[in-house]
Amino acid sequence: MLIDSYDRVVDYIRVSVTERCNFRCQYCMPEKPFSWVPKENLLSFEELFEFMKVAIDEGVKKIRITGGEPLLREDLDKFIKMIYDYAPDVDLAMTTNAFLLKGTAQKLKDAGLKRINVSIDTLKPEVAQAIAGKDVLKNVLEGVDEALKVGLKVKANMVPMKGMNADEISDVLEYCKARDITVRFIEYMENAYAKAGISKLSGQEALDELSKKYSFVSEGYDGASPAKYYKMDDGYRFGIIEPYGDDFCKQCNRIRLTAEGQLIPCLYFDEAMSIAESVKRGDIKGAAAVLKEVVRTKPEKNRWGGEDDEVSTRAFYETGG
Ligand SMILES: Nc1nc2c(ncn2[C@@H]2O[C@H](COP(=O)(O)OP(=O)(O)OP(=O)(O)O)[C@@H](O)[C@H]2O)c(=O)[nH]1
Ligand SMILES: C[S@@+](CC[C@H](N)C(=O)[O-])C[C@H]1O[C@@H](n2cnc3c(N)ncnc32)[C@H](O)[C@@H]1O
Ligand code: SF4
Ligand code: SF4
Repeated sequence: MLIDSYDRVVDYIRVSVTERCNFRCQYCMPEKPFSWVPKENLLSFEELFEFMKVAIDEGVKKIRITGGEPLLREDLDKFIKMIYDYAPDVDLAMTTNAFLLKGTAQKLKDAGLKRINVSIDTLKPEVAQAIAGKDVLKNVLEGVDEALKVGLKVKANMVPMKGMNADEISDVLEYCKARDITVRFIEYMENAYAKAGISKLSGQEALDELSKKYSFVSEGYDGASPAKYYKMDDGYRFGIIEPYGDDFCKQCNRIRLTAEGQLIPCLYFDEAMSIAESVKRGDIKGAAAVLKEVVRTKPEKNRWGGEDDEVSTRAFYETGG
């Protein structure tokens, strides 16, 4: 079992399989980065899988594939199948923009993927175009339909921005409720890569807005998730994620792996250790040692929103969110 120095059990790993993306979301990657990580620096799926085995053997029970846009990486279904065949009980999930999901959902489900979290920021084509930099809505919604059809469990993530899509939170909630999709409203996090001048709708503002229309009660955090959940009168649950907060850090269970093999102990901290050399050498013991060291150095909590009001210096598309 992986236990950090604050007695938290680390059993969740988020794996970014690429930093590339087919969207240019204003809050994440409004411009194409000056350079991508060269393809030869990416860990192959075989190398990543060697590390997944190490992590699973050490007690990891939840693996989330993310990016960039994970569906851009060829043969993703084969990677998922490798993990599934090794450990079918692992909670195997993916976070995606859904643009390519219509043609891939069945293959991913057959390979062993259990659930997906999809970014649904708007239901208006022109707003989707403004946020993502291209006309994406039709594909996204068809992707969601297909995922539901093939039996994947779906959650939705929305980042509400004032003057952009914030007026749509109840429409997105209704869309999700009608499909039994749990929606989480994520407070926009300032970061060095996002477009300047974005005005976030805070978690509290989202709750105030929703309370004009619905009545709901707080259910608090669900396990180790940073989402606080709320239950409406008809039983439907939605979530609010305030990533700047830190009261969820005391139950933090996660670490992150970038596509190049940097193992990151906390979303906030710049420190990371590479597993690339070990896995490329087939040095399983070495990879396990890096994993344990990263867990050991996991910080107690982030320091955003503190006195210094620090801003994230890591790109979301690099860490996978
Ligand atoms: N501060 C902080 N925010 C996080 C962390 N993990 C996820 N988030 C926020 O939650 C957003 C959505 O995360 P998802 O990729 O959907 O994953 P998840 O919330 O773990 O998903 P579930 O397993 O379905 O609960 C991220 O983009 C972040 O904004 C974390 O460890 N710390
Ligand atoms: C980096 S994306 C990667 C996966 C996939 N491309 C997607 O968009 O779902 C993962 C999550 O990060 C969130 N995200 C990206 N930039 C953010 C920001 N500045 N503030 C809050 N959430 C952000 C997205 O909304 C998404 O839910
Ligand atoms: S949030 Fe996801 S879809 Fe949007 S630019 Fe970032 S990685 Fe791409
Ligand atoms: S900010 Fe760091 S410590 Fe807090 S929940 Fe996220 S990864 Fe865990």
